[in-house]
Amino acid sequence: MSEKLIIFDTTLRDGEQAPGFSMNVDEKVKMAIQLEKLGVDVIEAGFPISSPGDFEAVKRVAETVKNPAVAGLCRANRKDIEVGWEALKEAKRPRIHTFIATSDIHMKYKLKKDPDEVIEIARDAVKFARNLCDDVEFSAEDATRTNLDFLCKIVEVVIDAGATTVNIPDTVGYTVPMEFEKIISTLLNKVPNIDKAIISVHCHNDLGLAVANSIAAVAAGARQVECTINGIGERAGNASLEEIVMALNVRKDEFNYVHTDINTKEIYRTSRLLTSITGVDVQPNKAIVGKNAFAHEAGIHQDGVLKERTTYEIMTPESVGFPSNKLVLGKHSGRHAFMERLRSLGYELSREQLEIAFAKFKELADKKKEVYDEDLEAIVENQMSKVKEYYSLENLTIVSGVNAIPTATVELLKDDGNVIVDASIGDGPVDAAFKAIERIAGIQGRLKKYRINAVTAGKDAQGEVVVSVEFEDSGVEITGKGYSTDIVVASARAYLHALNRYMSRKGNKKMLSDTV
Ligand SMILES: CC(=O)SCCNC(=O)CCNC(=O)[C@H](O)C(C)(C)COP(=O)(O)OP(=O)(O)OC[C@H]1O[C@@H](n2cnc3c(N)ncnc32)[C@H](O)[C@@H]1OP(=O)(O)O
Ligand SMILES: CC(C)C(=O)C(=O)O
Repeated sequence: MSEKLIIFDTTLRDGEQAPGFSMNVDEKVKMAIQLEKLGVDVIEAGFPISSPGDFEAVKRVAETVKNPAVAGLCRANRKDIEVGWEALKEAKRPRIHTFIATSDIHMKYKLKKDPDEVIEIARDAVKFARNLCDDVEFSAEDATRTNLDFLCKIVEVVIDAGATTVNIPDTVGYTVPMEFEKIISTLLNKVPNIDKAIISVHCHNDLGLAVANSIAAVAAGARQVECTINGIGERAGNASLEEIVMALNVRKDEFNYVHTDINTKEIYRTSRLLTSITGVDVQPNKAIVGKNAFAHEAGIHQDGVLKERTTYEIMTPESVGFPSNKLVLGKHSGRHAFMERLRSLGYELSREQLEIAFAKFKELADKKKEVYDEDLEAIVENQMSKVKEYYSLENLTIVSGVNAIPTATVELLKDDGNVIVDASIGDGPVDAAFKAIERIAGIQGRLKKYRINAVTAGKDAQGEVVVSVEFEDSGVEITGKGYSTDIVVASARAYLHALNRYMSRKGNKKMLSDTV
């Protein structure tokens, strides 16, 4: 039969202990409301004695949420516990969480107490807490570096004193899955009153093993895991809630003996709320919630996903509330994904057009990290509105800067196959480029309008330049468009586009008058 695995979220306590992650009262309340929607069982809202703000935050969270238990952390002393209870007592389901370190290093150097004293402090704290509250959790800080017999002893004592949950923290992220599984099994097998409490684990990620260790503990019989959204927390962070929950979910075949009540569809929203509050984004490759968690750029993967999603996706983005999977077009993409994206943008290209557009796309992808839809539109539109290319841009070199005379050297390929080079100075690099083009073509133009847009986002955005030029005092303004990640190149292309259109028109007129 499947047993409930209690999800204890400590984003608002251990999570905010990391530099740059502290939250004010309103932010904690906002997060707590979302954590309730996510379906966590316990929200550890703070450490009430640590500051008046944290006291207030725990109190407000306690008064606000209805379903989850609300916990507050307290050292193993009466003052901390009294203050903690003051903050928690209005909660529908209050939990006092008290702790003391049990490893030799911590007892000797930090607490300066011998093991027997620590046992008595723990016993007294739990008894005192239990007189105030029915739900008391005890944590043996640095449990994974604690002598195992001593750990068994203190666990027995605190359960006897009334602890309803006993937490076994891997405080410094030191343990490994096989060892942690043994620690939990030993406690379950050796502590005589262990059936009177729930065994919990709280893993840190110093060796990147927090999630693996938590899951190993679940396999051994732990029935509460402490974790945080996005894995935030002290140093390298805590075990990430979304990773634990989705590992158990995706691998139900392996974990059919436990279930959680997490509404996985709220995971992404919760993660985003946290990053918007703290201002700290998750890394793009973060499992489950990172920007790339459901993105595919490699052509072979994209082809696979287009044919059958499960070839490269073990869960759907929708299952965690992620907007959708994404075939990111970049230099590793292939024709299948390229064609599919063009189709979704409403373009149906012939095979020949597709090959040309694909070549242009690869050229652009070599320069840009990601090719956006607007880039594709630019490529296709450029190609579709094709006019005869009397001149095309082969090379453009610009000299400009402070105290430099803007100079452009332009190399144009003529439709007869000749390459012509000329240079010009100008008021700026764009003007110099236009003048050099005019010198080569032998056609004067007057720039009437010039507009530049970033058609895509980011520092590597493609620029779209639109020009309107009157050539040879014809009284007609001809527009031209050019695209490039370099705005001077985009400008030169736009100017050439307008020039070619003008020459096409002139040629057509000539042909017409010749035939009349
Ligand atoms: C593994 C963890 O994540 S534990 C939680 C860690 N989180 C925090 O520390 C954040 C909140 N902390 C704070 O705001 C402050 O540290 C306070 C308010 C709790 C205490 O501040 P101060 O009284 O100035 O003490 P300070 O933090 O400098 O030192 C801690 C004291 O608590 C003692 N102590 C540490 N843990 C415990 C414990 N679990 N039970 C009892 N005493 C403890 C230390 O031995 C030290 O005592 P000493 O002053 O007799 O040497
Ligand atoms: C107080 C306990 C649970 C803790 O945060 C730790 O040991 O890391």
